[in-house]
Amino acid sequence: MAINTVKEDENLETGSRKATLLRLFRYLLAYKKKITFVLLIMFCCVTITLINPLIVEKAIDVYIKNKDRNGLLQLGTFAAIINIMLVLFIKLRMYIMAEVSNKVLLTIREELYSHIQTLSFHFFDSRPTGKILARIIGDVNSLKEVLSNSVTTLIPDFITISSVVIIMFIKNWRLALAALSSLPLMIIGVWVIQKKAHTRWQIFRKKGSNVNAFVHEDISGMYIIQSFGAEEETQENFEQLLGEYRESFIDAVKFADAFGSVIDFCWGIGTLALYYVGVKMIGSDRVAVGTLIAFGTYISMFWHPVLNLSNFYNQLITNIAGAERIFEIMDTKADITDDSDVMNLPPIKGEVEFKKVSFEYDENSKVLENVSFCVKTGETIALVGPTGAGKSTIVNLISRFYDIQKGIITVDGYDVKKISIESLRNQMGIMTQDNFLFSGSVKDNIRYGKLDATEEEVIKAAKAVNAHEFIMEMENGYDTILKERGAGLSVGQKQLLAFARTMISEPKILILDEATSSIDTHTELLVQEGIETLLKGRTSFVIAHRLSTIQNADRIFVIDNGGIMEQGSEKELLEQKGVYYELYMAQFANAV
Ligand SMILES: Nc1ncnc2c1ncn2[C@@H]1O[C@H](COP(=O)(O)OP(=O)(O)OP(=O)(O)O)[C@@H](O)[C@H]1O
Repeated sequence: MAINTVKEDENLETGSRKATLLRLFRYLLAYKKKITFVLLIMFCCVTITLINPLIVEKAIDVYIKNKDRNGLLQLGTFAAIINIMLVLFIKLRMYIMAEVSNKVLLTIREELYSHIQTLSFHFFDSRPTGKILARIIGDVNSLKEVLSNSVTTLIPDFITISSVVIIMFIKNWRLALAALSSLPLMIIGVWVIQKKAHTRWQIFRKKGSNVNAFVHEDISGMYIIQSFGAEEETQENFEQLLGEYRESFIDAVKFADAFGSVIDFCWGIGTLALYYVGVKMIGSDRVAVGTLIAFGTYISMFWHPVLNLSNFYNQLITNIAGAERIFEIMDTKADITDDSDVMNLPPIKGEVEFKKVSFEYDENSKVLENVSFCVKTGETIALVGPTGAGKSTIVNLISRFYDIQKGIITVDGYDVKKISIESLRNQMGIMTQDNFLFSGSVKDNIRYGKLDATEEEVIKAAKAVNAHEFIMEMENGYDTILKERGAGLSVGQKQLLAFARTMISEPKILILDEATSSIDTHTELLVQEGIETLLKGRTSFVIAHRLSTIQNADRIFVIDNGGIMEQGSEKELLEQKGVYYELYMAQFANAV
């Protein structure tokens, strides 16, 4: 059962924000040397910025007062040199940090992607693909600025602020107190705003994810939308989701803008207080004009980084939601995993046994109850039964796509839970009705079944299942590039290519969910022959829709009511006049 659909907001389980941030910034540790270098550069930048007001103070209170032209010229040259260095340092810092943050994003994306590959069907059943995509692409991208600014803003701005405060207090503590008098007001304001902003940014990300999932699902199902003329309705749904997305943004951004306003307000009050106290003190001769001007610069130098920090904090609040969503997936445990003591399944013959197997996808909705059967090497089993009876479930359990709650499933006597998943699936060939093909050449699609297959092996497999003939008729034969999902090929052609892909992997156990769509008689014949070739010499489970497949099977399992209702050859089952007989009469009697 899906935990959420494209229109529902995801239910996000997150840890503490501090832990999320620490975890995110830990990725930067891999670039310690570069970051130390950037910090050194930043330290030089901060020093130069702090020296600038002292230069102005000295120029006014010493050289201009004493009319010392030479001294003023020397001081001016010195100021020009260090400020050119400042510009170069800033460029270098930006370049290095852009490189570091991009590498970190790459690492996070790789980790996320490889973790997603380990997750079981349960995970994919529970959420739309578009929402997973949103996390791999959008959420990861949203961390870029945070990562780079954490080094270039956070640390240097803290250093600047503390240095400015120390210098101000050393120079004149009364002016310093006046300049910083609005600080408590700012702290309270920022704290209140961030509390409200974080939840709103979380909602914004969820709404974005909904839009992503909707578009993804819509484009995948465009054929159905257009054939049912449902464009208008989908458009309306899309606009509704976009509306929610826009509103959540406006809601969140209101608070984001409030950060800047609070800082500006407090900055203004601080400046007013400074000049009020400063001008009074000039009268009493306790403050030189140059010192008050220098304080005017210091107060900007104090509030500028505070503004930067608040912007950074705002960015953090905005994007931490992205980090939370990424880490939530990374922390999702793969429920179908190898135990620590599993062994590799040796080359098998292909015997499959279910011993009192019970299974449910969700609690209290049993799909299989106490199912037992033994299939001998090389046997072909046709699984038939009403829709939703559990045919696909049985074959999915053999490949261990889900774990059973009770009983044992063995392959050649090995419990599937006690052998490595990879060694089990490597010896199985699975063909779904979908016959999923990837964008790429025909050759590469067939090679997917055996990555190191030679050209000859590819052609041999294609010939064996009757795919060679139509491949050679294509524009570039085996090098013809297929579109996504094999768009442009007929259903039968897709099937034949999928057969070739399975053939080349030479599985000992074959699972085939026969396609139901009807195809032209010539291709149908090719497909039937293809299936026969595939089945030869392997243990096969076919979710059978073709009468010919059912008739050629060694045994037929009739699945219903959580178990195998009948089993035997077609002749035996027809003679029994039970469930299969009824099914046969309903589905095939007219076709014979
Ligand atoms: N991923 C899933 N999560 C929850 N329930 C599921 C899932 N897949 C199947 N089911 C349920 O399990 C039952 C058996 O489904 P299954 O797909 O095995 O039936 P089937 O016999 O293969 O049907 P069909 O012939 O229509 O493909 C159904 O009631 C179905 O709704």
